[in-house]
Amino acid sequence: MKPFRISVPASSGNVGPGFDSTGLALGLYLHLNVLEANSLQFYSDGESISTENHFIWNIAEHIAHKHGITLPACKVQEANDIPLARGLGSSASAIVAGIELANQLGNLHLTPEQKLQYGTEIEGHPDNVAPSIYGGLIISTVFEEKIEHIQLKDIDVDIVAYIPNVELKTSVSRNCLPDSYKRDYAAKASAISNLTIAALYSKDYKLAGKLMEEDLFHEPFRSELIPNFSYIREEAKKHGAFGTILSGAGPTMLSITSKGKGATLQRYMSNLSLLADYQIKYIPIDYQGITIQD
Ligand SMILES: Nc1ncnc2c1ncn2[C@@H]1O[C@H](COP(=O)(O)OP(=O)(O)OP(=O)(O)O)[C@@H](O)[C@H]1O
Ligand SMILES: N[C@@H](CCO)C(=O)O
Repeated sequence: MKPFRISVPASSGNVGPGFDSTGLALGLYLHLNVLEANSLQFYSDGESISTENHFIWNIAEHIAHKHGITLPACKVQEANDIPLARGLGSSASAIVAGIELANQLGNLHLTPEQKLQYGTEIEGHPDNVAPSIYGGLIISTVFEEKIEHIQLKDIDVDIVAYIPNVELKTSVSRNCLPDSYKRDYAAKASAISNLTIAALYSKDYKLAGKLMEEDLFHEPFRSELIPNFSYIREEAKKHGAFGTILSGAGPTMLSITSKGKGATLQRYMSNLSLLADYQIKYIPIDYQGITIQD
């Protein structure tokens, strides 16, 4: 077996009002270096870890099982820049990495569409899995057997992420959401979402940023779980952000600002004493999605 490396980008789900259907790939990566070995070995950031009930290995085995094969022994070295349970799609990146691991080890020749199908079945919604596979901004939804998706490239904004020092499990953050919405409310929420995507497509980032902050599907119900929610939004706006949203299920928040202005916004926000224990990062958008290198 020739050694290979799988790299999967992080992602920000929802992008404001695109609840469960819109996601943006971000340039933070989960890498798996895979080498030949006589026994199965898994290392995470240099430390040997058990493969029993290991999230990524379990997914690889699940996919292998679906295709009626057994994966060969190998040594997997994981290096992960994506913080877990912070709203940056760590679980989707790990799922996509597991699917690709099975694909490579088992010579399954999966198409991107099959990977999206499998990833969405496991994650439950496609908004993080799709950008981790394809890169860019992806709008997608599930129709019974099939997932339809459109990729927007060339999003001409800079992204700044505010990552607090606390975890928030997606399952907990989803539990705060209503089970249903009244017709007028849902119509307004979807109008905001539609117009946001149209504004992004038209590169009207001022309008897109304004609308992103008007989400009605999830942010109003989650904001109280998020430390400094209004403060971050207001400070970022004062310093040039078009808009600031919850990334995925939170607790990370994310601003979009003019191309070339991200580093300045990042520096300004990093100097705020209330955000002293945050990681505040200027993160490029990823346009490649999953990559495999020899
Ligand atoms: N590289 C990884 N290795 C093992 N488990 C992982 C890895 N990445 C994520 N996980 C699992 O996924 C959980 C985080 O998933 P969760 O859906 O709660 O948050 P998230 O995917 O980071 O955020 P969001 O879905 O809001 O974007 C972790 O607590 C861990 O159980
Ligand atoms: N659409 C998902 C993203 C996080 O997985 C949510 O908001 O719960």
